[in-house]
Amino acid sequence: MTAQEDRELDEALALASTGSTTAATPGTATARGAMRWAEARNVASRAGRSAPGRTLRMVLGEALGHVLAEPLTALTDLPSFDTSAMDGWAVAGPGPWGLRDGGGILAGRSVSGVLADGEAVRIATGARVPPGVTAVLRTEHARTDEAKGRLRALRSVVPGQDIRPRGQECRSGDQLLPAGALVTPAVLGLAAAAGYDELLVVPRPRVEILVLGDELLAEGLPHDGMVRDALGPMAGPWLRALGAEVLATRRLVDDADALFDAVTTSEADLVVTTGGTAAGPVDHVHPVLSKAGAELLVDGVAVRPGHPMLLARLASGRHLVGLPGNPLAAVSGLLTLVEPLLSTLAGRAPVDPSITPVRERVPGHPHDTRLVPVAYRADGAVPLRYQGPAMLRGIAAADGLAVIPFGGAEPGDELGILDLPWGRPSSEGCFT
Ligand SMILES: Nc1nc2c(c(=O)[nH]1)N[C@H]1C(S)=C(S)[C@@H](COP(=O)(O)OP(=O)(O)OC[C@H]3O[C@@H](n4cnc5c(N)ncnc54)[C@H](O)[C@@H]3O)O[C@H]1N2
Ligand code: MOO
Repeated sequence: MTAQEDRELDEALALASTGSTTAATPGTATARGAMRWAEARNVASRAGRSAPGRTLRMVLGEALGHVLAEPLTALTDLPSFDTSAMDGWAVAGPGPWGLRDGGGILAGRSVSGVLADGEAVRIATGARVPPGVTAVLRTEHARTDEAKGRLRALRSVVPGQDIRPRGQECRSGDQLLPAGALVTPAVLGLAAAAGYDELLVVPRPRVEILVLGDELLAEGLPHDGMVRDALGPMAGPWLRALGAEVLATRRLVDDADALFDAVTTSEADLVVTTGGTAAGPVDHVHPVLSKAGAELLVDGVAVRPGHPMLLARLASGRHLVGLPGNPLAAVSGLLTLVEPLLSTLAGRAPVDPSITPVRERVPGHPHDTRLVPVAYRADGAVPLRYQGPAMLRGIAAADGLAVIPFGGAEPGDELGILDLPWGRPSSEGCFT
């Protein structure tokens, strides 16, 4: 390991910069007693579950990406009539059969009359099977003698073959999906087939983002100790990918009164702040929460990076997540606190880490969980470089954050990976 990599690792482990729990400066999040990482995720899930729920009736086209607020119950039998599964002949009784006069039966046409024993009539896939029919004979398995008006089968005919009986998939009133299921394109199709025009859904939680820091520039190159705001452009899309409706991203100066007003007047279900979580001279998040009478549910998490992250319940019952200002620490907070909170606010189960072997050794923190950017390869996850708390270079190339237990991981160890919401094709984020 080069000296540079050594320093990078030190900072990623936050050993050199912030010390261990016992050595931390009084007044920092660590000194207040950081919560275990898994427990912090549980607290965030529970907070969302206990928040008052909203429901909305939406037309099918708008419901995509929302969550069902009630079970999807079939409004009809499916199929709703005995249906031909093939193009061919509807036959009654054993063959050979006499061809019935008149045209065949097409899909979407209602049929009249009963097919008498010994009769056959042309039928299309999807057409309603008339009463009296005992089987459908595929065109390619049949021979007709038009002159004699006769039809015979080229192979044996099993009663009921190629007929989809009414109610084969479900009967009216059957539960097709439970409340809490995500409305995917497939669910929209099923709902339409089962007779729905609208769905009762849990709307996306509304989020407002407050980006704090006098040192932040909205454009151009960093200069005179100022840095570009990296969290403003990232937080909104990230939250949307996690299923939120983002009402606004606002940049605030480091002013306690401005923050107090913004937090206490917000109409959002969740306020997300970035920066100002530590105990520096302009770190106003803790004092403002205290003045606003908020209850701190999580006040520091035993995770690197991101340990000053916090979760509070405001007097209004809404929630606030304080993300640390260091950009990778903010990502850690998004996946540790915001993801489970948003999932349960939206009526969904939080996303469990996927389990994947790691290809290389990953050093651990002595007593905190580490979250390390990794990329998936054919034979496992590879930890990426540039994983310091202030760096985004690793996470920008990553598929997820690996959860490294204290003590670290050896090659081949199975690790939990928090997939980035756009990382895997199966991710829910692509619908929101
Ligand atoms: N004495 C201590 N100091 C610090 C501790 C500690 O335990 N004791 N913890 C460190 C850790 S770890 C983190 S993380 C940060 C958290 O600080 P804040 O949440 O108060 O964030 P700021 O001080 O406002 O900013 C920290 C850092 O991040 C940069 N930043 C902030 N916002 C943005 C943004 N939108 N885009 C890009 N960069 C941003 C800011 O300029 C600072 O460099 O506290 C440590 N200190
Ligand atoms: O290292 Mo801090 O833990 O960046 O959040």
